Amino acid sequence: MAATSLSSPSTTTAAILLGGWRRRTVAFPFRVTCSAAAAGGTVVIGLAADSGCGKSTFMRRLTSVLGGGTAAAAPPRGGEPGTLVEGDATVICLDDYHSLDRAGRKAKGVTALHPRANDFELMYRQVRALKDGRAVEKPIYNHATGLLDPPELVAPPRILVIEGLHPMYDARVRGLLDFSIYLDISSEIKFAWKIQRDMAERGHSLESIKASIAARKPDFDSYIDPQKQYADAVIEVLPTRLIPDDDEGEVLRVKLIMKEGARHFSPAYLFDEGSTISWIPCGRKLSCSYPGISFAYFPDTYFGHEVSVLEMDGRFDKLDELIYVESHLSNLSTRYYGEVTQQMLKHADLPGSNNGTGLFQTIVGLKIRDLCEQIVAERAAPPPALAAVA
Ligand SMILES: Nc1ncnc2c1ncn2[C@@H]1O[C@H](COP(=O)(O)OP(=O)(O)OP(=O)(O)O)[C@@H](O)[C@H]1O
Ligand SMILES: O=C(CO)[C@H](O)[C@H](O)COP(=O)(O)O
Repeated sequence: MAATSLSSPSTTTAAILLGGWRRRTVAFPFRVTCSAAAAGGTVVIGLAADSGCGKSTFMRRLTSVLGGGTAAAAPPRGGEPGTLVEGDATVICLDDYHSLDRAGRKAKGVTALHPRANDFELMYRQVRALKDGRAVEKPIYNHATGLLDPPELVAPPRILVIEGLHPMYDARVRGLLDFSIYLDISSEIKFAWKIQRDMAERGHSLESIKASIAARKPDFDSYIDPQKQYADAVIEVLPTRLIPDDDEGEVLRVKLIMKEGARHFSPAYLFDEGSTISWIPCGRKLSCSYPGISFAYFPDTYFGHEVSVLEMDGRFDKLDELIYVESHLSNLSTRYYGEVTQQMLKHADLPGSNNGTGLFQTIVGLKIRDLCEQIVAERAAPPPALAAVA
């Protein structure tokens, strides 16, 4: 199996490797002024979710916020294996650390979600190496063949995003994360999204999708879902409360659960920090058709941690009117007035752009950009003694 390489990065390029449209090269001009070598290490972000829960969609919003141009928003071409390199951030899909290929899992009777099907030792060693500024020979799991392809060289980037099933499962890997996010999609919504994608894009039958979801459920409950307790931010997607007994799943209630006290991260808020707010913004400045829109903001506890929660139920009719909502939100880590609305308009074609999933993914992306800048500035600052001499 591939070992970490001791070679230094000879390039300022990086990899973008995005779930459903994995492994296509995208230009990623990155404006945050940090360099892995100069600033003393890579910032590592973990994004966890089950398959089909919107990781790729989130990554497209995140890379756009971090500085990815139009290429990051381009439609998928997908298919070809191999981490692709260009830009200043690297996104590694943790499927590449499957230690059992498709046939191996079948023979042993385990799903890809089971720890036995994944090499956490290698994952830890390689993320550690990248964080320390050393290139690695990362394995590649090929979803087209179900086999492990020959490894590829990955250079340490300025920001490393590890996305997939288990970024927070192994305590050692978890300890390397500077920030972590969990996408918590309720089972009925996940089912609807998976059916829509796997039938339309992957040619699976309804029965086979149902069987696959049922087969994965025990391992999902044991090994994937518990990771949310470690996340600094959780985006929870639930059925709406605005339509009684809704079974269409078109209107969503979305919660952004933000941990208090996480380093370099301070939660966004609505109107008044720390208060409890319920807000129906529909009226003169925001058009709302049935069933309307409601927002909430409140303190809560989540797995014993103090958190702040922003909640949105409903969907926007006119995306440009989102500026009205944005102007009532604070601590968004935007660089200019209206940046959230601008990002949402830029990616209006992405799923969830008219509801809380897109809005909260965009806000988390902005918070990550801010966090990276803070960490880089901190690491680049001279030690106090040297600063005093200077
Ligand atoms: N916010 C959303 N609203 C509606 N549908 C969504 C949303 N996010 C994702 N989807 C749908 O869910 C499906 C899976 O999304 P995506 O490819 O982003 O997930 P993923 O976690 O990367 O999946 P995988 O790991 O299997 O590649 C897509 O068909 C997408 O259209
Ligand atoms: O949960 C998954 C993460 O994307 C996949 O099912 C896992 O990676 C196995 O992939 P495949 O079904 O293509 O062999």
